[in-house]
Amino acid sequence: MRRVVTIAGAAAQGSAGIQADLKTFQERDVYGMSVITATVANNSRTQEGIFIRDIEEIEAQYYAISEMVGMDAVKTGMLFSKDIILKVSELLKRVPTVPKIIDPVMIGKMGSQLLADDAIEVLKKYLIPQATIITPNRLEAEKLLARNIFSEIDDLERATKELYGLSAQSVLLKAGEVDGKAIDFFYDGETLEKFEMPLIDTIHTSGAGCTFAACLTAELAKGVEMIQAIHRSKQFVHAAIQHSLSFGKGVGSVRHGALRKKSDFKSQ
Ligand SMILES: Nc1ncnc2c1ncn2[C@@H]1O[C@H](COP(=O)(O)OP(=O)(O)O)[C@@H](O)[C@H]1O
Ligand SMILES: Cc1ncc(COP(=O)(O)O)c(C=O)c1O
Repeated sequence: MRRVVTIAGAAAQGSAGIQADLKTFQERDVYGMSVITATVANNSRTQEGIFIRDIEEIEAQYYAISEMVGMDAVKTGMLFSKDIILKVSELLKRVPTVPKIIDPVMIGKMGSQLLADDAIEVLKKYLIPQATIITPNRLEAEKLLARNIFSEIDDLERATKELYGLSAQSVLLKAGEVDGKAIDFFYDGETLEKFEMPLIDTIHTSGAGCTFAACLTAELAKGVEMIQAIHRSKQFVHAAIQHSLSFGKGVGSVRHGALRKKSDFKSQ
């Protein structure tokens, strides 16, 4: 069984972060492990509720995994501070051969700040150059490039190539809605490819980005080649959004197990 690690924040409500990643790993039949960098316990009334873990605690979790189990792929999500990014960069340098999926998480779906403003440059300098793939959404891409990106295919393709200039091996820009579709752009220095699916009309997409990147991590750990792994992840997250859950307050969660259970939903 392939072993995968997520280095990210725990999201108390269960939709995103560590919780989304572990649920997704289970669905993709890989062995999931976690290094928790922070706890996010926000709600619709306050943006407070973010607790950052000590560097020592983060390092200890990582060593418990690397020394006792090992890993076939690693994903990063919410890292929050400069210090955490520097530590994670140092730790990941020691595992040079496995796929590294860097999801440059910055803002939560309810508006909470998941990356400090002064941490972006450190992320670009130390972590992104180690990535097999980075998976920014539009807003994250704009912050990384320090420019606005227009909702036009030409500019989105240009931005994807500019992101590749940050020295990751490849880039997947999640462009969001373009011409009524949910489109992502991939570039690895040679191939520029577009992945599109119909746009689902819902606000309940909490955890979509984490779930997509976690599925990609699992597939790459299994040795699936990149383009195929992206296709599978796009299908996986599409089903998760199509059957998303609203428990009445705030932005609801994607249903991480939706692809497996799709046939059941049809008869409900
Ligand atoms: N409403 C939607 N309908 C269909 N696909 C979507 C929708 N929202 C997001 N996606 C897809 O889910 C994946 C994760 O996207 P996104 O929500 O933008 O990530 P993030 O959570 O990082 O903002 C992308 O492939 C995106 O195209
Ligand atoms: C710990 C953590 N990571 C990541 C995210 C981003 O989630 P999404 O996949 O919706 O972009 C959140 C959102 O609140 C979070 O709490």
